[in-house]
Amino acid sequence: MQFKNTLEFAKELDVNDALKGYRDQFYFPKINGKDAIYFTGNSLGLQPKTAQKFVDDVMQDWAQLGVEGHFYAEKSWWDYHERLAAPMATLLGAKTKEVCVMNTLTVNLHFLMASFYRPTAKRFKIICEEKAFPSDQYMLTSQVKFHGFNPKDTIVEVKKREGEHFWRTEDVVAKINEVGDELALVLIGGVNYYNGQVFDMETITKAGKDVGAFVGWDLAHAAGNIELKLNEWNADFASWCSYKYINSGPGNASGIYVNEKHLADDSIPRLEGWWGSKKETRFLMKPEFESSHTADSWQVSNPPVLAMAPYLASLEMFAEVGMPALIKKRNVIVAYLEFVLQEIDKEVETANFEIITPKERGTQLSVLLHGQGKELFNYLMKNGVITDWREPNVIRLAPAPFYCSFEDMYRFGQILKEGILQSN
Ligand SMILES: Cc1ncc(COP(=O)(O)O)c(C=O)c1O
Ligand SMILES: Nc1c(O)cccc1C(=O)C[C@H](N)C(=O)O
Repeated sequence: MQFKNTLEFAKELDVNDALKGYRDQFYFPKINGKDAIYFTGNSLGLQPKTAQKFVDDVMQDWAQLGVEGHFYAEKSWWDYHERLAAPMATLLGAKTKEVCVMNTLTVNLHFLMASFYRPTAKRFKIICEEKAFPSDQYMLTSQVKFHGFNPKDTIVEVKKREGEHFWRTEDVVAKINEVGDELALVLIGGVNYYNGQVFDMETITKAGKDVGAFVGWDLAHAAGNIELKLNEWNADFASWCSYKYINSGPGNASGIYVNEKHLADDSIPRLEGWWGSKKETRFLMKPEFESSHTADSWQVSNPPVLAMAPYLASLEMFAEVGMPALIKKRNVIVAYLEFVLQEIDKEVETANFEIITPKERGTQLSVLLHGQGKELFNYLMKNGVITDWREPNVIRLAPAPFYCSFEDMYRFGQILKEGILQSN
């Protein structure tokens, strides 16, 4: 499609947008009295208008039923989380039994490491990407120390090449083969938080499995953003964030995926709690843990139902729309945003930025600012654009296809142009 950087053209794209009706189903923050141009769905997705009712229903059940709500609420609480497993499994390309919605991302990764990072004197190394999100680095380092190993000799980071802003799949695979039979685990962010790169999860998973390692994925920036086929790719485990592209609310529950081949394996160690024990016998209060042989066995505590309510509201929207439609719009809106940025780069002599996101991308474009820095970011924020700044000099732009419009992209371009002109 031949794009044009005009308001009329952007409006025409909006008129023809199959998802245009969804924008109105979200609350937008206001800046200067107007709906913000919201680029931070990769950090905290907007609130679906249906979320409030789901929360209110739980509050009302609690008021009217007290403890009886566990079993007699219309959406009973004791198995509330199960309602989220099937729609999440669809987003992950997993089977429902492989998915359990629980805890938060870093907490889940620690629980999953208890099962899938079992270092021996011979096989103890972990491969991850350099400059992974800090929480992942802290999690890995603390796990390695917990097992009595030295992080320096244990954590092997795959580097980007000199002068490049992205990782090459062949370099990840080469590193996996180089570490070979010393490799215990590969754990990488499926979509990198900084440059927005989508890793080739299928190829990397295969390479890791071929040398006998476990392979897990941090899907914080992938879930609800890109197509995932965890079961087909044979990934061992994964966890994600629901508060980004899945719009579940600040700090809300994450979840785990564990490949079906591990579910019936009672030799895999796990950090257990009563909610992981089989639901059929859980309330018999027996001293022995009984696995359900599903991902639910990794649950520890009873679910935070109030938090899961808006998550369920959002998943119902995902089930209605489906990832293929979201991906179709995402591809066009991100391409249009890229075009708008390129036009400004051509038009404005003093523009000095570079898109560092490679062509393997989802919703996010990361823009490296060579000249103007934080003052340009501040200008955008003051003038109605909510974006984020990642040190040392990157602005991340993630136009979530559920609620961002093509007009937003055009208007953003005009504000950016003005910001660049004013800063010179
Ligand atoms: C890649 C990545 N890993 C981990 C986290 C931490 O998530 P949480 O605070 O939910 O544990 C985030 C986001 O904050 C992230 O983007
Ligand atoms: N969860 C966040 C928060 O509570 C405050 C600020 C940022 C966040 C984020 O999620 C950051 C996000 N993971 C990132 O990619 O930078």
